[in-house]
Amino acid sequence: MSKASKDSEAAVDLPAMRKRIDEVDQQIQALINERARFAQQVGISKGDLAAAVDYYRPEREAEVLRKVLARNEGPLRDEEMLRLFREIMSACLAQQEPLKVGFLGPEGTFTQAAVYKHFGHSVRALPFGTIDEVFQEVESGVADFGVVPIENSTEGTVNNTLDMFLTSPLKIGGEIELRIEQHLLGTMQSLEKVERVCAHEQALAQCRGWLREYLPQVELIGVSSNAVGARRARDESGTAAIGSDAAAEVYDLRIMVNNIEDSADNATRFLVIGRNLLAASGLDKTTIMVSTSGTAAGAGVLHSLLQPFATHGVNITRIESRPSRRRNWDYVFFLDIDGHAEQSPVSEALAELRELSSLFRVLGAYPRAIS
Ligand SMILES: O=C(O)C(=O)C[C@]1(C(=O)O)C=C[C@@H](O)C=C1
Repeated sequence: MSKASKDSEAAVDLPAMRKRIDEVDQQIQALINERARFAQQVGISKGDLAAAVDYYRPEREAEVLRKVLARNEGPLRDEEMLRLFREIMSACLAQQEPLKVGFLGPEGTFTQAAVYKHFGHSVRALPFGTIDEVFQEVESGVADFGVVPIENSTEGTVNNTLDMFLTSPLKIGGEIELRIEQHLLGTMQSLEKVERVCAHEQALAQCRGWLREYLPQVELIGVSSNAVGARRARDESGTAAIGSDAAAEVYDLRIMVNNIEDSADNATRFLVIGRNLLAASGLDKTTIMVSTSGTAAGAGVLHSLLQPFATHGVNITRIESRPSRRRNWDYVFFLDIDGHAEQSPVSEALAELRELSSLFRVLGAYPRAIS
């Protein structure tokens, strides 16, 4: 032991300090159970409902977490404090029955990490093979909610997810932002032993610069998810993968090189999809899908669509266009706007927009991501 740490240990009375910790733990535990009893009372007041999903109130959870953030004075970081409170609420809700949350699997994907970040660990996370399957299983009721990627800060939109809304009746019930840390994973002892790297195309793209510099000769193979790549790295000699700490653990791989992503603030945004529209939480975002084909087609289409937002002072934070799949060169626009669809001034802007459009759907109004 270094002299400095010996000195600081001598400066605190260790047994006394641990006794204080024990006392605080006892109070925390009693308070958590008191909270759980209150949550149970709230649950009972909601009536004799069918399933956990009927007790879940994401707008209230967002409000609770914003209060946690506002009063946090440290030393624990905001992120840690949020995580603890999310877990407490997750456990309180699971007293009824755990929520079932479908995600783009298999085990160990970033999407699974996003599920736990948003819902806590007291849920049943159900892995599905494709984004389409996640939508189907939420629609059929096998899962209460689904979590799918929507955009990456370096690679842009996940078109597959956006396109699902063209036909799916599901609603957006939340967004999750996750910092993406990509590591090179494998069983080999050195980089020279790597013959190929298997990972999802997005992960390969996010690490393009690093791969070009350190593994210029190796074959890069795009697979359906990083977890599939990790499984191959576990089972094949000469194959390495790209993935998270969780994937390294699940597939029993060594982290050969940490943080090989080209951009240090690489993040992915995920959407929570469910069957119902949510009530306002006080700090919300609305996503709509709109098209004017057949009404105001041609020059000025986009301008006419945006006019109602300008008139009512509503802030648009994102616009994406996708082929409508009805006819060639016909587009559907996806807009994210600040505020809740059912509250003024958003409701007025949307009423005007609805008049101008041939296709109009509120895909969801949900609490803004709380990091
Ligand atoms: O406030 C409620 O409606 C509750 O059911 C309580 C509680 C909580 O633990 O704070 C639990 C689950 C809900 O998703 C939201 C909040």
